[in-house]
Amino acid sequence: MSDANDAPARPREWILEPETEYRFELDPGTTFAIKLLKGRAEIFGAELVEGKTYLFTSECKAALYTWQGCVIEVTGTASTEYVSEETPMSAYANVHIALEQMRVRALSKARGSPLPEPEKPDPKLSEPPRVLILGPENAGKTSVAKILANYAVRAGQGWTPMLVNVDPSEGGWAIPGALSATPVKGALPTYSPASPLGTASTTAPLVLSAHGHVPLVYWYGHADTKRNPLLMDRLIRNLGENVNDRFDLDPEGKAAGVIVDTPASFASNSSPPEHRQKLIKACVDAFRSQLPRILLRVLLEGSHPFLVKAKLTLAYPFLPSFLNFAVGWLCVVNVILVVGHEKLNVEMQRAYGSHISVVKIPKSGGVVELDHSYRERIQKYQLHTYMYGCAVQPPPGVTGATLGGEALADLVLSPSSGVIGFGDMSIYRIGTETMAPSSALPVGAARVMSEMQPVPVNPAMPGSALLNSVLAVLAPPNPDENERYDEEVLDLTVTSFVYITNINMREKKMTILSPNQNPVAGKTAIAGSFEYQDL
Ligand SMILES: Nc1ncnc2c1ncn2[C@@H]1O[C@H](COP(=O)(O)OP(=O)(O)OP(=O)(O)O)[C@@H](O)[C@H]1O
Repeated sequence: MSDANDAPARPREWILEPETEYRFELDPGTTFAIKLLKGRAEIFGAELVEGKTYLFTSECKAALYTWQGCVIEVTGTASTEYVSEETPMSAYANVHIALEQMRVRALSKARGSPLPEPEKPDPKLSEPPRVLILGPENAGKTSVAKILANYAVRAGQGWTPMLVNVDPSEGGWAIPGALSATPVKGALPTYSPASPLGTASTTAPLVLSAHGHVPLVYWYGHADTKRNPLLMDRLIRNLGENVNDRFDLDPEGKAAGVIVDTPASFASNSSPPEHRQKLIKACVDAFRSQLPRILLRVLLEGSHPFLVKAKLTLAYPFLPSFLNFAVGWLCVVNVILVVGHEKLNVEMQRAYGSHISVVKIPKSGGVVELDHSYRERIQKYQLHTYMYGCAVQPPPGVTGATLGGEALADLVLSPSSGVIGFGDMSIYRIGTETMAPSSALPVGAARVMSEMQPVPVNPAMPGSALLNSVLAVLAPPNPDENERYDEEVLDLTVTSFVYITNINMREKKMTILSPNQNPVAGKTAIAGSFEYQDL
């Protein structure tokens, strides 16, 4: 990608007063450069280094904020650029300070040290912060999540907050359709909406793995949470399960807490209220200790795959006292941040206010209204970036620039293309493609196929719709046959994604584009509704 005009672009200087921000939006195909000449500045909480040039691409929209004032130099063409003196950054910083106090207390408690203040604090404030961010479309939820994670990392206490992204339209560190979580060890840069939460470890030179995140990924496979809410619910709980397992081994990571970024459908009036409430509840429940959760599901639903795994014995006689105990554990998310939505704030106060701190925070006036076609383009960039990385030409005349702090060459990837037989990989879809939600069925009608049923897909069958499909390749199932269960593929994490770029019906073979040369033969994969075609 390069700017149409190859003559060196003239750099422009902006002098920013304290507590102001420079906002910019890029058109398709343009690259933009910002250099901090003097002072201190940050982009969604990630500090810029003075004298270093940062590039932005793929229709990036962002803001550079300064607490003390600064001078920046920008090169390239932005479709919109202006400075705003009205920002909600002080409110966000106050939230960060409150979360920081919770972290410090939680760590003191975990280490058995005296709590920082002499008076007995509210026990809720000695818990690690487990923050759920809710808000309607284009409220700035992801930006708030990034700011809070970046501030925690910058606090200098060695925190590694767990950032969880359950917005399948955004894709987090993977591709759209994925739900992911990662402990944030370094600043999350902003440079392209194709990598909204910074760079994940890739197949590029090893040097990158020092900065890239290694996320835990589950595959939902669709952009819309309403498409299969049961699956969403289960994957959110699986993520929570894994995060809690990790916390059991890492008390300091646990003290740093969890920040969960949610999709707009959790808050939008266009979603049925029961859909929203169920998924919010799944998030609220998910991030807590594992044993009470398993027991609770066993007792309330009568079955759970982990029952098979753990071979738990039911303790029905103890139900009443257990439920009391479980209610205590249900308060697992302990802070709900509602971004700029009065009605949702009231709704959350009513539902959770008695045991969770529900806080309304202002929406930034800078948040851009992203329309449907923009989101579709970003998803395409993301699918392309996953395989090929991010090849960017700096604006003419700009040298020595970095992309989110990485050298440009380190973000260019070389996928591998290989041919496998139809039977070499077990491919599934979850439920059926054309399935309407259960709530849309006539009263009394039962669904023949469960929304959670893994359905094998045979590439040889006409109408398999696998050409150009994006597949999530899963971690191996349990090697012990006795521990297996029907829906096990739903609970397996994703190891990589591959795209089917060609199907040869005559030879019963398909061409697979893969980020590395690891063989996919013998693996299990799930298809969703995303397709990839070269840009
Ligand atoms: N202060 C700001 N100035 C300029 N752009 C901003 C600002 N805050 C956020 N943005 C941009 O606005 C867009 C939407 O913001 P963001 O993704 O944080 O919102 P969201 O509520 O998470 O969106 P979604 O509707 O996908 O849930 C993004 O491109 C983001 O980079």
